[in-house]
Amino acid sequence: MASFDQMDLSSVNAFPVLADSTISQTILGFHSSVFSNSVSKKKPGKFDDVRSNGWLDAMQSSSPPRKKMVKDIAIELASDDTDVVYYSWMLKYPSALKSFHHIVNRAHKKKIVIFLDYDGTLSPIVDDPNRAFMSIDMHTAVKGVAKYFPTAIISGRSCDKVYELVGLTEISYAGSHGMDIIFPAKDTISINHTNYIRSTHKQGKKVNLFQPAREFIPVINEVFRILVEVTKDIPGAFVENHKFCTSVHYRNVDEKSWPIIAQRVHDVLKDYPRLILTHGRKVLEIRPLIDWDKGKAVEFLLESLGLSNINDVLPIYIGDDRTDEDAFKVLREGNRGYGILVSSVPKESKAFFSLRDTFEVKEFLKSLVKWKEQMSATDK
Ligand SMILES: O=P(O)(O)OC[C@H]1O[C@H](O[C@H]2O[C@H](CO)[C@@H](O)[C@H](O)[C@H]2O)[C@H](O)[C@@H](O)[C@@H]1O
Repeated sequence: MASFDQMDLSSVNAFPVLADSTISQTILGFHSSVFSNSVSKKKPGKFDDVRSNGWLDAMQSSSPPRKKMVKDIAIELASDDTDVVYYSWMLKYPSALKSFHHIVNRAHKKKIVIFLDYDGTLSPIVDDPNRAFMSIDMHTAVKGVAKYFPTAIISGRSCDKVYELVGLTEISYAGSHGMDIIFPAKDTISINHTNYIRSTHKQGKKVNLFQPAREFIPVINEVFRILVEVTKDIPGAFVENHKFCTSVHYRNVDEKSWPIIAQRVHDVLKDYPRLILTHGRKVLEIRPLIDWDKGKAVEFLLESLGLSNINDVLPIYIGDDRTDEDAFKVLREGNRGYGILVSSVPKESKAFFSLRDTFEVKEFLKSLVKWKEQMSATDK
């Protein structure tokens, strides 16, 4: 990996098309700096754009169905079938819990570094994004891990929001899909770039900030305001501003209105060619068209924390979403470490291992803490 001095940070501002991303993305029209009149509230039935560009298909497949309650024999059989498919899938993506010894054996004499996605990984997916809290047990597990291993949370949410939800000062955070990085200050770091700032955190601690999409803050604010306006009459629609990206949630929108919300977002974004749309779990994510993602954030953090030597370091990244695939890819392709996909349904992934849900994530983190404590005790 290149050092910071060697890293081509200028490319960050050159607006290249995101290369080889596994994320479904759409590059959109031309900018109009004013609150655009072209954002018409189209009548239902006129949704050709979002049908032909695949947005609707992506929306329909954007989140696994919640597990059915087993109420009668017919459903029980269906559920057994689902399990057979899941267990077959696990031959390719073995359980990280069952493979725990394999994982820690690979970490022999190496420093484990932990990267954690937030929604769907540390907190279960819930209807209200403002109520996606970690359980007390999960909080204890993350705190435990952070005590022994360098740890970072990498999320689509804003850094401030993730910090508010996690509340640990000893770890690093990368919000807005890696475009808002905050990590503990170290005197040894020398990054000479306008997007790098040394700052003082709310808690009074010195920190480093790296924000490769800083110049997009005004345009994200503008688009956020427009999206709030054009979706306000759609019951259940909810728009979030993450500072460097913005999200339009449709989890609580009647499925009949999905074409309406998709078309409205599409019409807004036609005017912003420097923004792209990606699909998350029942959410449309609008972000800057820059060559930066969660994978780049992982590389950046490893470098900046002095943990980029693959002979000494084993990074482990746990995540559930399409955006986490960029990080899995970085770890797999560099043969650097392990991606662990959190999923209760079979999915193609660049991860090596799987965990079924947030409960298993917590068990895995607790196992790491226990293993480290046992190792430290035997070393004495
Ligand atoms: O990268 P992540 O930490 O996984 O963040 C991705 C998005 O997570 C949040 O939305 C998702 O979780 C919500 C709460 O469970 C759920 O209601 C929503 O449907 C999911 O898409 C967050 O609100 C988004 O802004 C993030 O981009």
